[in-house]
Amino acid sequence: MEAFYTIQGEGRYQGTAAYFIRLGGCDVGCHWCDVKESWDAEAHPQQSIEEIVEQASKYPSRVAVITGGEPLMHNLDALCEALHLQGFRTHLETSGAYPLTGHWDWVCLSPKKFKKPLAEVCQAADELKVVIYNKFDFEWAESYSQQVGKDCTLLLQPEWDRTELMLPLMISYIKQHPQWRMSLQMHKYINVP
Ligand SMILES: C[S@@+](CC[C@H](N)C(=O)[O-])C[C@H]1O[C@@H](n2cnc3c(N)ncnc32)[C@H](O)[C@@H]1O
Ligand SMILES: Nc1nc2[nH]cc(C(=O)O)c2c(=O)[nH]1
Ligand code: SF4
Ligand SMILES: [Mg+2]
Repeated sequence: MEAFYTIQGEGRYQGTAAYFIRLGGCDVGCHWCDVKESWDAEAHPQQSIEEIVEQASKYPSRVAVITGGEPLMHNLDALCEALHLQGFRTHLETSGAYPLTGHWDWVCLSPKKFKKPLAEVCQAADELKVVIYNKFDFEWAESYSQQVGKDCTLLLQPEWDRTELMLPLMISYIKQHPQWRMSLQMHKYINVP
């Protein structure tokens, strides 16, 4: 759909310069999704892997973040291989709703109620990033913390439009349950893509 060089705004790599590759297509249907224009894969031009990697290589960071849409709707083996050949680390942003393809240096799993993640993606997650939309989402987040590996970083991220409402609950929850960390969408505060 698009690719851009920016600062990773979320998760453990927040603040790190990275090349983002946003793949079109998603059928998960989160009503609060902040990139609904990504859902229809057909609405975006196709690009070859060679073109994508050539563009990415023009920038100094060797972190590539593959996002979407739901990137796992595509087979990502060849893209990851091409990025690795050029010295990139490959980072994935996924809902986990489709089988894992590609070789990953970092997997961010953000599970969704609308289409549940597969066990294999839960097992592969390096970070679990749960979007908090309402007060019931804390218990739901806990249920996924049981399904990821023991070294997985646990993150709570407020749904952007509900930040003001959810932040006080999140602060108090994290103080009580310090295994969780806060993830804020930094890029939206500092106005970068
Ligand atoms: C747009 S999604 C694309 C990748 C994949 N489909 C997924 O959901 O993980 C990238 C990240 O943004 C998060 N996200 C999307 N809309 C959001 C919103 N309104 N507020 C907070 N986080 C949001 C998702 O949960 C996910 O972690
Ligand atoms: N700067 C920036 N950081 C991000 N981290 C995850 C994003 C995503 O949409 O997957 C994202 C994004 O869209 N922009
Ligand atoms: S899974 Fe990701 S891209 Fe798809 S609707 Fe949900 S937040 Fe948006
Ligand atoms: Mg985003």
